[in-house]
Amino acid sequence: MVEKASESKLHKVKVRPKAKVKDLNFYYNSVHALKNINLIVAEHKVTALIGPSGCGKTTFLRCFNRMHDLYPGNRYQGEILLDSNQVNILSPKVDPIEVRMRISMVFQKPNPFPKSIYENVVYGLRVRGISKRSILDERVEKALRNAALWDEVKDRLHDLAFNLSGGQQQRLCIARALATDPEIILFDEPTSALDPIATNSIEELISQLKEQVTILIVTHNMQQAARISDYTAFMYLGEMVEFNQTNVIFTQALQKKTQDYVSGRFG
Ligand SMILES: Nc1ncnc2c1ncn2[C@@H]1O[C@H](COP(=O)(O)OP(=O)(O)OP(=O)(O)O)[C@@H](O)[C@H]1O
Repeated sequence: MVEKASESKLHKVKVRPKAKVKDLNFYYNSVHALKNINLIVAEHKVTALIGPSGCGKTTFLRCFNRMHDLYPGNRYQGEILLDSNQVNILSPKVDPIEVRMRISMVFQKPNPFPKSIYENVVYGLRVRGISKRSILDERVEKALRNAALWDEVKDRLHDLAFNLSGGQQQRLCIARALATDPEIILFDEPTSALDPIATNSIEELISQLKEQVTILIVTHNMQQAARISDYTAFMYLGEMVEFNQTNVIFTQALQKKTQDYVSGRFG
């Protein structure tokens, strides 16, 4: 099914939806950080979230895996509907642990657990109660292959993850995120702590991964957004100002604010 984004301020963009964000508001106690956000996240595409510091990109990303539940006083209003079953993942009736199995996150700095490479990858599977060695072995190989790390680590799976380079650690975190077969992976500035070579390999990986999973990425790097994303959403002061195909946002954005931001006039 192909639908149109409904918000009048946004371009009418036809996308195949993986998730629909409807009238989303988010509060850190009295701080109203997200204001009436509407967005359709396109299936098997990369959607970049861009905007100046403090506009709400990370706050928005973290709604998708209920990270805000970890702190008291945070409050969601509105819905994020997953297309697979039309469940509102923000509903208090939905278990956040289950949401995090379906929607994984990769953070700014690689954050492997103080465990072996193998145990990092199987972590989410063990939480799910999977303990059969043959299944775990198979999933480890598959996730590491998909994260383009298998060849580099296949002979040292039981080494401590901290012994890997920064770029390898980030690919390990991607393998860990992939191991539970998520529907969506959230990337929060995944290359900001990496050198250009490691950045390049993560970007290539993200472009390949969209064949199996839907991707939402926060980036400060305009060129990165232009290189790897299919769609771009521009946020400003907690609002979703404009959403469209990435090439449209970068060359013929409708809103003046978007034009000014992508051309580096502020931010
Ligand atoms: N824990 C918190 N408590 C109160 N306000 C917060 C909290 N975290 C973020 N905010 C506020 O919410 C707004 C959005 O912050 P957020 O971190 O989502 O922005 P961002 O666009 O990701 O910024 P950056 O690009 O600098 O990472 C900001 O005004 C910020 O000060």
